[in-house]
Amino acid sequence: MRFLTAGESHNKGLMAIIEGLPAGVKIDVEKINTSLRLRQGGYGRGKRMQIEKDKANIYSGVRNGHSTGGPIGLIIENKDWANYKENYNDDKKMKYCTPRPGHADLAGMYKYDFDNCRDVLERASARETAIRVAVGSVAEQFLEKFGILVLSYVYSIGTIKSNIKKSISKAEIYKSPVYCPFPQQREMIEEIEKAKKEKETLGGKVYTEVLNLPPGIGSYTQWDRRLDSRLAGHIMSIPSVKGVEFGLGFKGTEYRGGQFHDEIFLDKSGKLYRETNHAGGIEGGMSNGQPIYFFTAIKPIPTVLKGLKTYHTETKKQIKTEYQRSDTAILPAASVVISSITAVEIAKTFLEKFGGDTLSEVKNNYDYYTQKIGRIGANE
Ligand SMILES: Cc1cc2nc3c(=O)[nH]c(=O)nc-3n(C[C@H](O)[C@H](O)[C@H](O)COP(=O)(O)O)c2cc1C
Ligand SMILES: C=C(O[C@@H]1CC(C(=O)O)=C[C@@H](OP(=O)(O)O)[C@H]1O)C(=O)O
Repeated sequence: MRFLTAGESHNKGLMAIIEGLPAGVKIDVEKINTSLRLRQGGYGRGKRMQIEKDKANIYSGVRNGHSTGGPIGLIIENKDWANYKENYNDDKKMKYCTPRPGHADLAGMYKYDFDNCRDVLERASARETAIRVAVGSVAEQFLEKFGILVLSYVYSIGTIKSNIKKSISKAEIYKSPVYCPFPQQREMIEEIEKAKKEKETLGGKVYTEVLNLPPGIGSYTQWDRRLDSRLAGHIMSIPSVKGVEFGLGFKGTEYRGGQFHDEIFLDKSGKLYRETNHAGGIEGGMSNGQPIYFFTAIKPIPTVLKGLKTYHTETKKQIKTEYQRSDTAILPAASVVISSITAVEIAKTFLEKFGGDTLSEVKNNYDYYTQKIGRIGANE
């Protein structure tokens, strides 16, 4: 399975083509729209999210609510296009001459030989993550058939840290305005309000889990097939992401080998089990049958309303970035993007192991393997 996206932030909209999803997978557009709504939401978002009402249009590859095996075309319209369309192709009115620190603006201008940042910022914008969430929802609907679940929630915003509890439900996560199902959510909201008043922005960390993935997804046989490298690469592609830590992560460097590694035990019935999961569910580039878990670090939003020093591309003078609407913290939105992108990469690696042209073929392959290694079969 693979996909590409196209689209800009204030142009007509966003699109994706997904290729390689087997035929016969039930695709519910309302599930896609629920994920899109969650990505738009969460405490800390700015005025743009009051304009957009993201909805997916399925253009191809689905008939009678099921995938046909052909490419799935998805489109999301930008409502803000209505406010931009008169000027969008007017070079003078759309000029953006103060490259923003923390954005693609400056290097993008050099690279593509632009005299202002407009064409850079339109495509580099995290608006693109909307269509990736739509792709992620399709992947999640496929993974559901095998009981595989990806969950992400906000672990910290700025210096306010919460807790970690394994296998929390999506309902509990999304009940919270900051998608953090712990009492610290109140302090997080206060922290966002404080930053907003001080014309500042915040970053933080997201916690993610992948549940019920059988062992052996990904491979040690070639460097680019390792599951941890593939997941990390995809998560790092999300604008603002600065790091991904599996299991104990950097903290694990302080452990000795005897404490760190998850010993393998045999119970009385001959079943293998582990008492710890410091590896985060991945050993040797493959899932090991334990839950996969990792943290993602998100930098603070670069549009700082009190301004950051930059230069003017025409006057060549030192200046501060100009005021513009912006999000204050996007941890909740990022948590939705992270779980969606994780689902896509898990679905891809899963299909590399069990792939077939139809869902039944994939189920047969999955059942054969999981029964052989002594796990439960696929859900009907
Ligand atoms: C969902 C989401 C919304 C964002 N909203 C804003 C925003 O309103 N203003 C802003 O300056 N950056 C925003 N960003 C962050 C920028 O897109 C990001 O910092 C920039 O693309 C450069 O990131 P990079 O250096 O990691 O590529 C947002 C990021 C995400 C994931
Ligand atoms: C549009 C989205 O996020 C945008 C991402 C973004 C950026 O610079 O990355 C800047 C802001 O857009 P605007 O400049 O139009 O106010 C965010 O609202 C979205 O998440 O759908």
